[in-house]
Amino acid sequence: MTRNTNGLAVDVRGLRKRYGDVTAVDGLDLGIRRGEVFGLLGPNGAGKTTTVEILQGNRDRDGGEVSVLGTDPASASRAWRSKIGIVWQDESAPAELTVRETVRHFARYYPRPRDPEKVIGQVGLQAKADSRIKGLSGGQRRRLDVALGVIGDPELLLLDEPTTGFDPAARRRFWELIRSLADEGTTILLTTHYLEEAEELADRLAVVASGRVVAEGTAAALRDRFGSDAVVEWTEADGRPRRESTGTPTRTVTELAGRFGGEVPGLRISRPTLEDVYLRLTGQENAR
Ligand SMILES: Nc1ncnc2c1ncn2[C@@H]1O[C@H](COP(=O)(O)OP(=O)(O)OP(=O)(O)O)[C@@H](O)[C@H]1O
Repeated sequence: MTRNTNGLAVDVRGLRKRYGDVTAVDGLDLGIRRGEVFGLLGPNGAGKTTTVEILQGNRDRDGGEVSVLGTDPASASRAWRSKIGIVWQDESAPAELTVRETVRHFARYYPRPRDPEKVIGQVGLQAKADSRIKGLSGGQRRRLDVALGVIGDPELLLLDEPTTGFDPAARRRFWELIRSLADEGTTILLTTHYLEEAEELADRLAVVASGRVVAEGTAAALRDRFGSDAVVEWTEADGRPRRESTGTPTRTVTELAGRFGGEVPGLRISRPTLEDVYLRLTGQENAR
């Protein structure tokens, strides 16, 4: 079934999913524009993986409307599947094959695959191209999973915690890959627990808690809307440290500069971070 969703790559309304007594997704709404990188954040058990699995067509839903690239994933065709890139958590690639053999093998499933050598390079596995999968480390294995997710040159890439287990250099390389895919017009949805990653990559974010979206927007908009006051810190002439929470830090600093006749000793201004906002929205602000 195909329906018009106003140019949205992903259009989800009132999504519901229960596992027995557990309500995993509880009326979730989501709209992802074509060409956008969208980040899904939320605490453990919030319903992110369940949502992504439903979008991939790998899990039934109990209610709500879902359209992915104009199609309901519950009745999706093979042609639709070839337009979606999925990074599996537990990829079942044959352990005896090498990285190169595996990536080439998966490329054959798609009508217009990317160049396997280029993709192996983009995930930083050139040096391991001739190694067997069973000899890869956990992080290298995960990088191979990402390679298999993008090899079909998908229109939409659905990534569930793609960089878990990556070392810092591999994570940065992955970010470059995501940016280059986004530059080429790929729509990308990723879930992550790394707020820095979400801020770095996502054009827009949604925070999910208890199976529904509690806030949505750019990182800057979320900080503005849900962030607390800025904190201005300085040192008084007698050496005492001072600290003031304020919604108008520029005014505070201007007043201080006037009072000190120029430079304010020990001046520091901190704005609420995305992490502060996230913890607040998910009711975990006392976790710090
Ligand atoms: N196959 C399943 N059978 C039963 N309950 C499940 C199943 N999968 C998930 N759940 C439950 O549904 C809820 C949502 O789980 P889900 O994996 O979607 O959350 P998540 O946001 O992806 O969490 P995490 O950040 O830990 O990956 C949780 O309470 C989880 O225990």
